Amino acid sequence: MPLPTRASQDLILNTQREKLKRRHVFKPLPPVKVVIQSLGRVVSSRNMASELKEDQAKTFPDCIQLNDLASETVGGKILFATDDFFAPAENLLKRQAPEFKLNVFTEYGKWMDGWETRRKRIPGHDWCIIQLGVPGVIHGFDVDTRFFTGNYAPRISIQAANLNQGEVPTFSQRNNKMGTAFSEEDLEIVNKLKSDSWNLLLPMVELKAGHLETSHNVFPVSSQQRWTHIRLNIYPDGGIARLRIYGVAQKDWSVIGTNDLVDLVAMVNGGVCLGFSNAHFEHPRNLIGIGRANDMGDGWETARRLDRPSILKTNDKGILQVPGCEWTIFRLGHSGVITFIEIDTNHFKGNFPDSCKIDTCALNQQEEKEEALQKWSKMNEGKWKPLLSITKSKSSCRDIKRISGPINRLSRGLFSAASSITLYMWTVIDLRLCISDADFIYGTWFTGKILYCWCYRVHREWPNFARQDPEFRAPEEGALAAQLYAAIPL
Ligand SMILES: NC(=O)NC(NC(N)=O)C(=O)[O-]
Repeated sequence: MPLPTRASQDLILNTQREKLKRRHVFKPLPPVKVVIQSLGRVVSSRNMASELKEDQAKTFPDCIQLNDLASETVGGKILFATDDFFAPAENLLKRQAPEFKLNVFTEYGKWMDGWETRRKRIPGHDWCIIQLGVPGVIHGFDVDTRFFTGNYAPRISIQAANLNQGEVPTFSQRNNKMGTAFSEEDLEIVNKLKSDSWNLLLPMVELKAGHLETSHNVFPVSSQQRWTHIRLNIYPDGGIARLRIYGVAQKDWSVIGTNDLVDLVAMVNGGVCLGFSNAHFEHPRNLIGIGRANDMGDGWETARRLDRPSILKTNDKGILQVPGCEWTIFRLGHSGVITFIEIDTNHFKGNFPDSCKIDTCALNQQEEKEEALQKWSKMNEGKWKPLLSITKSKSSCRDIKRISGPINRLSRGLFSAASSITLYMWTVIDLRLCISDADFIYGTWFTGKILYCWCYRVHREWPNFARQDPEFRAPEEGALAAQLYAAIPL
């Protein structure tokens, strides 16, 4: 089959985007245990679903909706690869979807956007070691062979380990590894990890070639443990464009003090998207990634709704009067008292949402499951309480809101349950929103109890970064936390 040209690929992609599903709610996740481990970093990932045909996306398991724990954007790293002859293993972790460049060759061969080893002429098989950017529970893999057609790796297996920092030896800088294989020195270092005996998360499976319809090789896994490192084995050699490792972060909540300000929904803290109405351009999980968005592709961006009125009207508060809205639901990584929300429409200038609102809800696991099975259609039936009433959004702007009033004083009852939050975007003229930065939560923590609630992105180095950030104003920090803490009956 001839390789498609760039122009024809764009055409196919655009056609597929047009057909993208409008609403997605995925099956409830299994309970996430809070494991006492060291703090990881953060996650965001691209919307793989947006590359797929509607019916194709439907056939993929829900794990592809979770956070990519290995993306370079959250600190995922290649520590070692047996061979990087045609293309270095670092490409596996790139955020962007793979590209194909017709007639582009390097001094080693055809330029390929992925990890591609040479045709092996010695015993054994190729493998590499990946350090996750965010340690967590892995729910599945997408092994994307895109554009590797006559040269894809025919079989893989995946092993995993949960390592303390002290157990990981220092590897030499990989720099540009193209045209090379491992050195004796690298081998000596990697042997210390004894990775060939790590837990087998995915036994040997066959891959399909990197044609558009077959390139996403998705494998759900059911391990409930926390992992920090992955060994990807390819048999015997070949190329893979991207490896997405989908899961939920696990954070050590025992190190969080009752006066600490923490972003409860940040992916790095265990936040996870449970469903959404539309992810036409970008997935809402981007809202809970790390730092401010790099560009519009790093936010949540829906399609313009076709049911928007031909002639728009606003009410006396300037809010557009339109039917319906787009929504997304997040489960928080831990319970807490929400005192700050940050809504950041960074990079969204001609397409920021007219307004948004936020509701919260306390749900136990069973209730969460039921709500998800009913596609969150019961959101307006009593359980959900407003956290932020309908509020006008601004163009490319970081907006921090302090939440006050009874909603903050969560009763103990709430803490014995799980809760979820919905974010409504009341705008129909243009439903693109990038909410991309820290939600400032003055948290009160109840280790061992998980309340799923809401908030936004976390800064790298949280909370120190935020406290040094001149734009950040957290009034009465210590006093506020103590007061709220006192207000919660124990
Ligand atoms: N045309 C190719 O892709 N050839 C080889 N790969 C690269 N990247 O040149 C190969 O067969 O492995």
